Amino acid sequence: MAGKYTIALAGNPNSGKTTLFNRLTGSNQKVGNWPGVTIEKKIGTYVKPGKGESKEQVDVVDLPGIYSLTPYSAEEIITRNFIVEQNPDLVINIIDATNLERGLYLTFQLKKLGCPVIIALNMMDEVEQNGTLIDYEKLHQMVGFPVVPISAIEGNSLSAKMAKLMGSHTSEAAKGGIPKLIQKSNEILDNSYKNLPGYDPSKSSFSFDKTKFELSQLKDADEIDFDEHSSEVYAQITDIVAKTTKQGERQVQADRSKKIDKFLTNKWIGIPLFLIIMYIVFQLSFGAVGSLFSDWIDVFLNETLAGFVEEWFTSAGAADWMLDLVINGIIAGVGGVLTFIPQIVILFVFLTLMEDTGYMARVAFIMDRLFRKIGLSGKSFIPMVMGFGCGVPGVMAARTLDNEMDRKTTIVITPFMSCGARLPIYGLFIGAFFSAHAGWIMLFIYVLGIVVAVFSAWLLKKTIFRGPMSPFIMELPPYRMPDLYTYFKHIWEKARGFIIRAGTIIFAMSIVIWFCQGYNFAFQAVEDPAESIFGMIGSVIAPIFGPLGFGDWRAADALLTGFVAKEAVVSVIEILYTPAEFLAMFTPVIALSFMVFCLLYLPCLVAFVTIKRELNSWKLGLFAAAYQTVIAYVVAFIVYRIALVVWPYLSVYFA
Ligand SMILES: Nc1nc2c(ncn2[C@@H]2O[C@H](COP(=O)(O)OP(=O)(O)OP(=O)(O)O)[C@@H](O)[C@H]2O)c(=O)[nH]1
Ligand SMILES: [Mg+2]
Repeated sequence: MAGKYTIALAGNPNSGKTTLFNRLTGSNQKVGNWPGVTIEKKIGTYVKPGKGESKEQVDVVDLPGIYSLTPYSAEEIITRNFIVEQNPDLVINIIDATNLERGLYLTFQLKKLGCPVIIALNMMDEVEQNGTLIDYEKLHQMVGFPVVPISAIEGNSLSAKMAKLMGSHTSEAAKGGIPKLIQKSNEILDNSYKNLPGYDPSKSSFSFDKTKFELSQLKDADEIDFDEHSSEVYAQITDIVAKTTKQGERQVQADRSKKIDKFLTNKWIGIPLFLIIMYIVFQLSFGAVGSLFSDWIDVFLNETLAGFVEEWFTSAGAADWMLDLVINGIIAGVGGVLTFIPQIVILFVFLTLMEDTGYMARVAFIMDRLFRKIGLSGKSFIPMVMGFGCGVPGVMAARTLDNEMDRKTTIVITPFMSCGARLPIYGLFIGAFFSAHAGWIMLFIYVLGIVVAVFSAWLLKKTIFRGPMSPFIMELPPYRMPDLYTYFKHIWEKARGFIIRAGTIIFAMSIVIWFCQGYNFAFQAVEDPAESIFGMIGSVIAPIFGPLGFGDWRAADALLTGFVAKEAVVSVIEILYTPAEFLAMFTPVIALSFMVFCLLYLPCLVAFVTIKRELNSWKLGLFAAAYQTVIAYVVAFIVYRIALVVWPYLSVYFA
């Protein structure tokens, strides 16, 4: 590690560790309003403000949430091992102050372990709204660790407050200057308490030396029975909470959440409301608004930029093939993908909002009723929701499931959730065939993904991943306004990631695609693209897709290339088809069948590697890929056949 000291953030799930981590280190790790968002340790660098010598680098480590040091699931073990094996110089124990009682159990275990701890009492803004008073001084004395009230979403003042504390503790501790450390902590804590409601100046000066706070050596974790005497610890905690907090009259977040949940998680209207919300979101992102911006980008790339390049190349006397490569290869391939930035950004503006407010956790809760019927826990829905962004973190999020069979099942079904990289494919076909009804088609695609996932879960749990059912223990967080800083940063990162992919992997692939459709295996330019490398390969595979309506060599190549990156499907289509050929090949019905196949067939290379790794078996990894592809084929076939019959009636409406 690069920094001088290492500080670990540890605490219960959903207590705000990652929010604090992002603020301190300027990182952009995923934050969400449900337990179990972080599943891997993340290291960031925090530079303690100051001049010259006093400017120090500190490594801050964000860890998955835990309730105790006797962990169950894979990601909890990461946290435990980091704390007991890596001996961080300081552990910042983040506690959700609205739920002090639950948070303190871990604190007592950290104390048992003997590591240096500062308690960051987070969510103080909510505590204040409720009118709850906490006696920090007493809490500090009863627990034995310094207590710093914070709001991780607070911004700059927060960073300064934490900086002082972290800085003083780590550097002083390293110098062995315990007395100085104590004095300094006192000053800082006094100052930070002064501004809080309920602060009593007559009691202001407390000192660390009275408590037993000291930076003792870590004990050997293997020799500690952490849960020994746990009922006494619980009694002690209850006592501490009773003596240090005075519950406010109001329960703002809880009451508000209860009111909202009367509707949103209602047994009858919960699912219909979810569908309506999704429809509106899709209509907004893929309907008129998104396509307006898309058209601008399209005109800019394919007319302004392409025109400029053509003029420039011609006047510079560039070879024909170069002009062709740039315009029909790179601009068509990369541009075809970039055009859909607006749709993707708008969609993620809403999806992230749904995650951050706590609504997605509710959807998991609603889904639990359904999932339980098929023997899977609603907890599986959280990785699936993450799969809407990208299958890779989605598949990894399955680690939060401690039931092995549930975890494996979830890994195999998560790629059925439509990921961000597939969006350009839908954008392309919706733009061409369904522009007035984007919302319906997108809803159909997404819901179909969920339905296939649920069906697959049922099938897998009945057959190869048979196992006992585990209860759903996810706690519903209160509804929260998203932290705007993290929110916008997240959206920006999504857009940036998409542009970077277009500029790197899709750029490279566009050149390869252009080559494969213009040259044969002897590397000679061909007149007829059907004789090109792609023509040869594509026409061998194409007949397989005949029954699905798109038995065309170009479509086959698009699907093949999509294994490297899903956006490349769009690049291939843009490069290989002229607009006239495209319209001659695809009809709305075939387009639908093609979209369904793209939704379900084997995910991209990175996702495949992740699935294989998480399943820890080549056999299961390959099984998953084969299963996904077979399912894609069967479902696309069914959709195609039904659509052929139904479309004549629907087309009146969709025209
Ligand atoms: N009101 C309020 N909300 C906060 C505060 N800190 C964090 N949050 C919100 O609490 C939720 C959880 O935050 P995270 O940072 O993801 O929590 P975490 O501890 O990393 O959670 P896991 O990774 O699941 O263990 C998010 O919706 C945050 O916006 C705070 O001080 N006040
Ligand atoms: Mg986190």
